[in-house]
Amino acid sequence: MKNLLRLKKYLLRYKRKMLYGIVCIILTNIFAVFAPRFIGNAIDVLESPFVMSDVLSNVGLYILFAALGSIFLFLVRQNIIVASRIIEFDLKNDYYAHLQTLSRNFYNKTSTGELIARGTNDLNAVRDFLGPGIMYSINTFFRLFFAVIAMLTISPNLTLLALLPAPFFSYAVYRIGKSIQKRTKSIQESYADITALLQENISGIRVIRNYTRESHETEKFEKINQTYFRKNISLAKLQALFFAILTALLALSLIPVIWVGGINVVNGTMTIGDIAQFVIYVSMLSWPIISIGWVTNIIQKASSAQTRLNEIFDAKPDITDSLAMEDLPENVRGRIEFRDVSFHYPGNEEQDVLSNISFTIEPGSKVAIVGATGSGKTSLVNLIPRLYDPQSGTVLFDGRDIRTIPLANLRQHIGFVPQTNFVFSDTIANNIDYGVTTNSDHLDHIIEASRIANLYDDIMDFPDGFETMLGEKGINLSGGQKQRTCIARALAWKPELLILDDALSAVDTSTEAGIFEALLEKLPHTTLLLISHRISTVKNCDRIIVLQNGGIAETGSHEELLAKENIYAELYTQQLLEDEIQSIN
Ligand SMILES: Nc1ncnc2c1ncn2[C@@H]1O[C@H](COP(=O)(O)OP(=O)(O)OP(=O)(O)O)[C@@H](O)[C@H]1O
Repeated sequence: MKNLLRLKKYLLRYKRKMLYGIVCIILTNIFAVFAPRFIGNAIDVLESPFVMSDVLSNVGLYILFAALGSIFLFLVRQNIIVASRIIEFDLKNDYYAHLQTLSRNFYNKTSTGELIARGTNDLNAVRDFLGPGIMYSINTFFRLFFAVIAMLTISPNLTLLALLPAPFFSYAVYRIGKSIQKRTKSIQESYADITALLQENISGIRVIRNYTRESHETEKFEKINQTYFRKNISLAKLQALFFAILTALLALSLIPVIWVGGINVVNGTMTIGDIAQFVIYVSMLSWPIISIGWVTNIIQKASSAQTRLNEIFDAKPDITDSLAMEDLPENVRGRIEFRDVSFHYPGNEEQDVLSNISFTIEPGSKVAIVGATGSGKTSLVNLIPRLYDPQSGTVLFDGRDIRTIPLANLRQHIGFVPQTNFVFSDTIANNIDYGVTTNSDHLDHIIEASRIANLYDDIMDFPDGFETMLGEKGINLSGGQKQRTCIARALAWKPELLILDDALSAVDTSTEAGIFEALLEKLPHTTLLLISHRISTVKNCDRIIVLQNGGIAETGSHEELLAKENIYAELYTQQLLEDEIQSIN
């Protein structure tokens, strides 16, 4: 329960709406509980001497009170349910904004499905507590309070008799509610399985087709869909039973009231109007009594949902701005220096991915990093925009320890194209323009970027040019076009340092060479850090750093490294051989 205290700040933010809602709950209950009195009176005045105007005035008053009760009930929902929706809106925004602050390591440990479930199912459970949960709890209290007073004024004995089964009702609803909840949870899990399978299969449709696994995947889907269906049917059966039992129990609970009440009427201690009123009160109390059990379930569900949400909200970004931060000066140059940097991934202390790395890259120079797969190339470049921080040593940008530069300011000067490219389901123009915040030379900007990335002609061939909509994950682009879109995006950012992590692997050698030439010609002052497995590209760089097992094995220009006749020279000979074999074939 104390997990729910985290919601205090949201409730306080909308306290006025909540308080209006509570006042309206009190008023709706006063009118609703008073209204049956006029029904009782109307029945009692039917006895002789019968006066029509008395009946009509009581009926009129009943209609008035019932109408006022309904108006305030409307206002209750307008305030409390609306406030709960506004809080849900705030919570969702806060959740999303918080996720944006969390570091790479958090996403390594937490699955996407889990984060989506927190932001949907768990947030809905919390919203159920804030809206119906709070509303029905307060309503039950006041409904019981006013109705029991009204019943006591008619007959204390009959009141006791009428309320006797109430705890049993609440408990029954609580127990059955628990079973319903269990089945609902299981349905949600099945639903998550369906969503996950659908998402994966639609994303991987090309692989499925290539391996002709369509019928296998359809069978797999049918199986989990069958489970989902069975669980839904089982829930529907339980709910049907639940409502049938409740209605029967409520009807049964009226029997002793009418029985004993009837005897009282015969004895002359009660009127028929009193009995009518009583029957209305008992029916009126049925839902609030039932809702005690229902609300208890809502609160329990919200409490565990909030615990899971709190875990996410409490997760702190590993990489943050510290207090002693200062923006880079105006004329950023893009100089990089690694001073004795060692790094291992969080939670993997025994295995140093990078050890004692030191090098300098002067502004405007074009440097390549090569090395066998798993040698630490990506890990090394990830340290520059601070996707991770090294455990020892220092990374400097323009001579400043990057930990003293505000994150946003540092990243603003780095164009980073990661190994796994990503494009949004948006127009190609918006994809290229993604990071650009000023609109002054909007179009020139993206045209220039797409030209350097050797993408312009491809875009012009699309029917809608720059306005061509890209499908999910750029499904309507070729692998090379997708990579070049990501490069164009980084270029449109006009960075002083451009990092390309194997970002040209899907384009042919001559396109790659064309892009490289354009980079040299158009961006002479931009520092380029290029990871590539292709010697044909890296050989044109000013300097090549060869990584081996997380350490720098050798460094120098293409010619210098060939002369060393070591790892790079071997790699070069191997690729020459491969090219020769390919040309023979
Ligand atoms: N998030 C991670 N958590 C733990 N270990 C990781 C993580 N990412 C990479 N590694 C490990 O770090 C080592 C270096 O990986 P890295 O991706 O830097 O290599 P790479 O040289 O870029 O390889 P490739 O050429 O295949 O892209 C590998 O042993 C890899 O298994």
